[in-house]
Amino acid sequence: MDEKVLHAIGKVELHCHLDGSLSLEMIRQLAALIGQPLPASDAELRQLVSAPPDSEDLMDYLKPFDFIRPLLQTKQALEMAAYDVIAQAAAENVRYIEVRFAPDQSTDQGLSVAEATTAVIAGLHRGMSQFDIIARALVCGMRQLPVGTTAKMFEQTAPLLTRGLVGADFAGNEAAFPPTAIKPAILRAQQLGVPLTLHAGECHEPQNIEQTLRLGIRRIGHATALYDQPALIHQFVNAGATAELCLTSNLQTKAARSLAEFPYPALHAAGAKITINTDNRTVSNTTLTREYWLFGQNFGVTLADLLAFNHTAVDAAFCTEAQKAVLHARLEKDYQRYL
Ligand SMILES: O=c1[nH]cnc2c1ncn2[C@@H]1O[C@H](CO)[C@@H](O)[C@H]1O
Ligand SMILES: [Zn+2]
Repeated sequence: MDEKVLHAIGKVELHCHLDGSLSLEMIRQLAALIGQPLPASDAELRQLVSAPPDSEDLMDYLKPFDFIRPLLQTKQALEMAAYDVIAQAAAENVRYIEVRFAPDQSTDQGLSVAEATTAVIAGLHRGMSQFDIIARALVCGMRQLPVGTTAKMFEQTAPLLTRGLVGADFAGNEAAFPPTAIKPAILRAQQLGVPLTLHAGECHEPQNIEQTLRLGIRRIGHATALYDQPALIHQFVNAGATAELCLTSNLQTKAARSLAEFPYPALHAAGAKITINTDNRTVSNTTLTREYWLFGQNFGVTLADLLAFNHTAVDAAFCTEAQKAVLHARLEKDYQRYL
């Protein structure tokens, strides 16, 4: 597939972390606001904020997030960061994006989780006012936090559900905190009517995917551990679940130790609902265009496949039905001249 075409076609992205997707320029601006010195060269800065090349697992991969965290502690910083991610997505013709972030990681200097979320939404709105894109927010509970803290975060952010927030996720240390460990917080979110997606199957634990399905969750981030689990794939397909695949990230976290451990071919063959995502543009040093290209190179994915995945992403999105109808029509138009 032609890279120029991959850049030009409309895209829908469901799995993108705010803090893992800041441009280097934005990182410099945010660091300047708090007087944090940074390496002068972009190459060195990129190293600081990218997945370590020798990452052995998810927790290694997550190390650069510790560097970003102090930069995202004010309303102004969160607003600027959200705008920055929207600008990047719009520049590669993403038409709809759900940007996720963990409000509890932006309370170190006294912001409330509601203030943090409101600031992110404000940045998304500024982006939408300037670019041809629809952006919505997802709040992430961090698995390693006490479930009571996360439940409270959901209670305090749920009122924003009609104002730009559309759902929630759980991120962080999956190996130590499987779905059963965070179940009370998941149930609280469900009681509050918060649509959920969940990171699962990123640490070679297919049972986490099964547990996620059993909890009634129908969007799964990564779902990598399905690659050699035909029975569970069958269950996944029967449940009508959607996989938020993140190829580059999986190779870095060793969720897939090689392409052979990436679940796309098995999921595709089984007729599973598939979407393609970046996970973290900066930490994974990628773009959605590049992820599409990698699927073409490695798995023979075609433009017609990409159109289908984007329709799937719209179907699984947490926006309104009216917005979905507009997005479906927009995608058809976008792809028409290339197919
Ligand atoms: O692939 C991932 N798996 C699990 N957690 C992640 C991944 N990427 C980012 N985060 C975590 O989500 C938080 C909120 O955005 C980030 O701070 C990071 O710790
Ligand atoms: Zn993720």
